[in-house]
Amino acid sequence: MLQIEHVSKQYTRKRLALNNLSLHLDAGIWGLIGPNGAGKTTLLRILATQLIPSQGRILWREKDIFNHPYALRQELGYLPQDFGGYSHLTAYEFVQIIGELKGLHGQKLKKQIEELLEIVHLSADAHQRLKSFSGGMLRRVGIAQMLLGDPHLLLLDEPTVGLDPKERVLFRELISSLAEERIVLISSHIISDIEAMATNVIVLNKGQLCWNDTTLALQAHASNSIWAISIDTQGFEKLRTQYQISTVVRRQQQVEARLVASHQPHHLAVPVEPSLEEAYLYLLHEEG
Ligand SMILES: Nc1ncnc2c1ncn2[C@@H]1O[C@H](COP(=O)(O)OP(=O)(O)OP(=O)(O)O)[C@@H](O)[C@H]1O
Repeated sequence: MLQIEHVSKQYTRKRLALNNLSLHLDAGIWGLIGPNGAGKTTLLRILATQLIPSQGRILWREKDIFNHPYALRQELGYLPQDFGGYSHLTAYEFVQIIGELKGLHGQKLKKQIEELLEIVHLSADAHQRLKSFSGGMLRRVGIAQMLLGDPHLLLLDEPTVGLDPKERVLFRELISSLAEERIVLISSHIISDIEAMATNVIVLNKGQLCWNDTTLALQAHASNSIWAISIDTQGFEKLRTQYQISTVVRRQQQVEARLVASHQPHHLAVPVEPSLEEAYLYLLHEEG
């Protein structure tokens, strides 16, 4: 459905924000992860037709998205990192404006707004101004506007920032229920959210693609590279200067830790199944 072919983006002369990126995305939930500055937001903004790449082309249903932006925009739901500037509007008015921009109107639009505000648990606050909303409530308004018009391409930039644990669980359930026949591309630093929702994962580093496969394949790639150890404080301090630590629990004089290493780091260390976060740390470790 979505083909990204040799896409590069250069903002300044210094370096490429995206470097010759090629990807083919079909229906499903895709996690987009990578360190700060890897190019995730740049990629999402290009896919949302907000930014033009310096090189390469992108096809949506085999049509170039920059020659035919409306073909894509009609099927697009985009949740940017923030949508400031609308704080004087109520939640209902904000979603209504976005609906009108998407070409919806009348009873059809009214019904959709009511249904979507209900789905994101904001019906009771529909006529409150956005400036009185918490970070989590604003995120939920963003989700409601994203879903207007039943889009087939959903782009979400850091969607769970500001959500409390209960809202995060609701959000994961909502996104998982949307997956069929849609491409859902979620950029996040919260790898446990990606692990809970996505079946595929794209890893960017310094503008380059360094992984594009299932989450399970990434975890399998890191098997035999994640180790658990229970060791005294002194031994742990020595290990920590040599290896990337993924988790640490201190219990009086003893430390329980998990770490990334391509060989057994200590005779007390035992191999364990990697979490997605640990598999990602291992991939970055391989990338140097
Ligand atoms: N408008 C801009 N002008 C110049 N450079 C930019 C601009 N936007 C982004 N960049 C640079 O492009 C690179 C990629 O930035 P981008 O925001 O896409 O990364 P990211 O992976 O989303 O980062 P983060 O995880 O911190 O949000 C970075 O080096 C950034 O400094």
